[in-house]
Amino acid sequence: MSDDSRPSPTGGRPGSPVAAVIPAAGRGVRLGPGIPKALRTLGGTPMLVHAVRAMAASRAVSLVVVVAPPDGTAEVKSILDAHALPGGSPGGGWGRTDVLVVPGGETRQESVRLGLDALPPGYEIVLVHDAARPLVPVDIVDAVVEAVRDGAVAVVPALPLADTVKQVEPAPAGRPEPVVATPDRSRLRAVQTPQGFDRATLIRAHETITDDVTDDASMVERLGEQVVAVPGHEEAFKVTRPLDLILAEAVLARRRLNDGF
Ligand SMILES: Nc1ccn([C@@H]2O[C@H](COP(=O)(O)OP(=O)(O)OP(=O)(O)O)[C@@H](O)[C@H]2O)c(=O)n1
Ligand SMILES: C[C@](O)(CO)[C@H](O)COP(=O)(O)O
Repeated sequence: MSDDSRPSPTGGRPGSPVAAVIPAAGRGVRLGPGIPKALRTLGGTPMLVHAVRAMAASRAVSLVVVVAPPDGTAEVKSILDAHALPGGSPGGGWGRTDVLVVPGGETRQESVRLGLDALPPGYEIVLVHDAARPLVPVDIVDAVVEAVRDGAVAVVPALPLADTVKQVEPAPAGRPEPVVATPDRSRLRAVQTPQGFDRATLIRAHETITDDVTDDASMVERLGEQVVAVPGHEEAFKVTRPLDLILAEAVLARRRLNDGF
């Protein structure tokens, strides 16, 4: 073990190798009919490729495990090969980052678990990042890694809410829903990915929590472990509905204009 990877006296994980699991096996029902969401293009490039590039852009991330639609592993491999840098060039493929592809499951939770199962030993820190958040800036990836390296067992990037939030009672379809509470918005956050974890804690969470949850950090919360939030970024939004795709195209076009290509 090098000095850099030894646990710090404060319980941190400085220098630990980082792997990212990218669940990309969803259909994208809310986006509308078509090919699986992760394979839809943004600026002519599949969303998944943007997401892999976003993880590989971080100097910390040395392995990406892509969790593909169960019947689409071969297609995903060939898409990734087609977008990798030429193998012979310096930093070919994905630069310093290796990429593995495994088949996913019925739910996001199952897909993430299948990605975790494929992780080789030696990666103490694991990021879980939605393929559906293709435009996350690398600074957010690095901030999440840094917080885990500093000792947090689970880290989420999060943003304050712009809207007032109401809690409602369910009502029959087509009937107005009774409002029962207005939570204090200043203490609420909208949570993004990549979420970062101590690997052992994340695996324990996936082994322990079997009912449906919408993110990995909430599974860790259910273990009674402390999850912490760091600032997220507006451009890390999830492409969920058709309007999100229009917004993502606009953000990408602005980036390309600013970068001069
Ligand atoms: N069985 C599933 C379901 C979702 N995901 C992934 O989890 C991420 C977040 O999920 P979401 O945005 O809800 O994607 P979909 O499930 O594809 O969307 P929808 O609910 O609209 O079908 C996506 O990258 C998606 O590909 C996955 O890997 N396996
Ligand atoms: C993980 C997540 O992106 C954090 O905001 C979100 O919970 C995924 O939810 P979805 O309903 O699967 O899109």
